[in-house]
Amino acid sequence: MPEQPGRSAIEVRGVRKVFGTGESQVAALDTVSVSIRENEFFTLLGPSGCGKTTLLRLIAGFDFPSAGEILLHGQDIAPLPPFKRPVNTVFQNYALFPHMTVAENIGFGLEMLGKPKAEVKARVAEMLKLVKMEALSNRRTSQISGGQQQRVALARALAPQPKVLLLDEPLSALDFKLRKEMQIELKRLQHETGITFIFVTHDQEEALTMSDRIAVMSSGKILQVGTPWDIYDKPAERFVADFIGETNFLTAAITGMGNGKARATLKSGATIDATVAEGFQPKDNATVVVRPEHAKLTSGKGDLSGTVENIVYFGTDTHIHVRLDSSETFTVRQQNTRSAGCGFERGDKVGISIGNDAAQVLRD
Ligand SMILES: Nc1ncnc2c1ncn2[C@@H]1O[C@H](COP(=O)(O)OP(=O)(O)OP(=O)(O)O)[C@@H](O)[C@H]1O
Repeated sequence: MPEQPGRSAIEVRGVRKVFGTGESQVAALDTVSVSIRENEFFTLLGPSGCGKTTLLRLIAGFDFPSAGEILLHGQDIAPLPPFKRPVNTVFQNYALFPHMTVAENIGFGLEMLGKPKAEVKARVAEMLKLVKMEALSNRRTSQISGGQQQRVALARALAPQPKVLLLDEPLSALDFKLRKEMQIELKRLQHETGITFIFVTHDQEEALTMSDRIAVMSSGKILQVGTPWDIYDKPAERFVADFIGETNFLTAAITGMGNGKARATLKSGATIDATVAEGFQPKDNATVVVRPEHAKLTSGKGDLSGTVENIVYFGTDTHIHVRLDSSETFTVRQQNTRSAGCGFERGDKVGISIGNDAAQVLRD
């Protein structure tokens, strides 16, 4: 039975993790706080080395925080060793036993917990059905494909009915098509079991398509927590806007504020009204960001003007790179239609119109 959404499953409070001593000290986590809800698909997203795996390992109990605490359903889990925590992990390399069958792998954890044989059998059957692996239950895991191994690893981790499932880049070993399939499969499993999933990835597209909420991390800190829409459309700072999707950055001076918008004067002298991120303090210099799909090319005058430098066809859309008169670069993304090309050529003098609410001012 899925648990009520909204209540906190995992509460990370002021957690620091320092590795090494003296000069070689690394703060893998620099005072991180986050609340992850019950029945949530929550993703830790960030570049390599930002501290994602370290946070997972602390929640799993494989390592201890240097400071701060981690609560599970309101209780400090510090005294509990990993096997006593109602938390399970799916590792990147699956960590299956190759000499055991699919069913034996799935039942292994339950047997270690001393569950009665009949219960193990019933639960293994349920898990085989959940991950659609009934037909291969007697195959050794060394004799099944990567995608099938992934399903077995998931079934094994879900079998003891953990409250929280930790997934450390579980799809990274799969090819593109299988990866897409497993993304949908993981979403289905999370929905059907109602277990809180904490998923680690450095792939922004994967995070956007799968998550209820995302925490964007950089250098041991959480920079922003929000829904995929929040993170993409209302990035709190430059790093988030840059890491998630493609963005145009324009240097601007703030020459006025009002109605939650800032009047930004661009290098070209043009002014545009841009929304401001929460907590923005007006100062002389700022960066205006505009997503490429929120701008339009015109052959007449726009908010910006420049020359087409490059046109890149992507099948579903076309990216048109423009060198602005201010010498900055700007990309416009146009949806392709069946009947026509993008309508512009290299060297064309063009205008760029920026839609209402498309521009946002960020703190640097
Ligand atoms: N056992 C350790 N000893 C020393 N430094 C460590 C240890 N584990 C992690 N680190 C350092 O802590 C930082 C965070 O590492 P972590 O593995 O959490 O990053 P990550 O975001 O998961 O990266 P990746 O995506 O590459 O797995 C890195 O600078 C890493 O080198």
